[in-house]
Amino acid sequence: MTAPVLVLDAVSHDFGGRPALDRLTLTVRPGQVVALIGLNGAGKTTALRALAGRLRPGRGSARVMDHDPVGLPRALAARFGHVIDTPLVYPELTVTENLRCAARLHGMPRPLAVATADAAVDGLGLDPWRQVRAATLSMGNRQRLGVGCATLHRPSALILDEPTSALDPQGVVLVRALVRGLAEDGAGVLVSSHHLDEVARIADEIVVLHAGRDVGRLEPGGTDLEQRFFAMVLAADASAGRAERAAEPRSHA
Ligand SMILES: Nc1ncnc2c1ncn2[C@@H]1O[C@H](COP(=O)(O)OP(=O)(O)OP(=O)(O)O)[C@@H](O)[C@H]1O
Repeated sequence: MTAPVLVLDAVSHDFGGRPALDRLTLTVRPGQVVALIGLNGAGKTTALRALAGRLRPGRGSARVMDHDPVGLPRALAARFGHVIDTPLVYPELTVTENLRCAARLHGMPRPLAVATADAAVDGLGLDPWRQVRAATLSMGNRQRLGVGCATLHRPSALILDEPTSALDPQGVVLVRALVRGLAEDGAGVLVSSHHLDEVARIADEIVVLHAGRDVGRLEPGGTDLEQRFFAMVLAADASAGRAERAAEPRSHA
């Protein structure tokens, strides 16, 4: 079996004493799309930030292509892509300039960067805005641009935090095809989402995160994904409630 490109190993993290992640373990192998789903505040972004090297987890470890994501060597950084929270685009640069800049930052020589940026403009349906400054783009087009900047170098490992949250149906289809195409070329992709229908179409494996914990895996196929998701979340709450009551000191009447 090929080595995973993204690994979280028993990662726990607290913010001011409140647990955001609790012993989360997951792996993403080349060619695999893994989706992280959960309610608001479940810990999805925190998990992705740990993998992108933006947060040093309190316990456990994050690995990208078998390296610590904090201070990833340059050669590996050129094979890694991520969009977390807001897209990392330069507001004063145009769409084309942003894409060229991303291509150069990922190590492409100038002529290749120009051709790759042009192809990304077309591939993401951004042609009408190619000379528009990123600062004035609509939210959905800024999201398309952010996904373009993170993927135009065909990364081997990719992390996308809710990449379709602001997209119209055409954008959703484009991003879905882009992600599946990268995985077919061998990339390992970790994507977070609230949209069960969307993850069912894109993911090979769905990890359900609740209150910072992995509470189970969902098979992407089938029609009752929503029902299975809520059943898992409710079962996790019930089990946490039982554990809490068992830990309470018994009162003496
Ligand atoms: N920088 C921070 N400081 C304090 N608390 C934080 C910080 N970042 C996240 N949290 C808390 O950690 C928990 C997990 O947040 P996180 O953003 O990872 O959830 P999420 O699953 O991505 O949520 P959403 O679906 O709403 O984006 C939440 O309770 C959140 O309030």
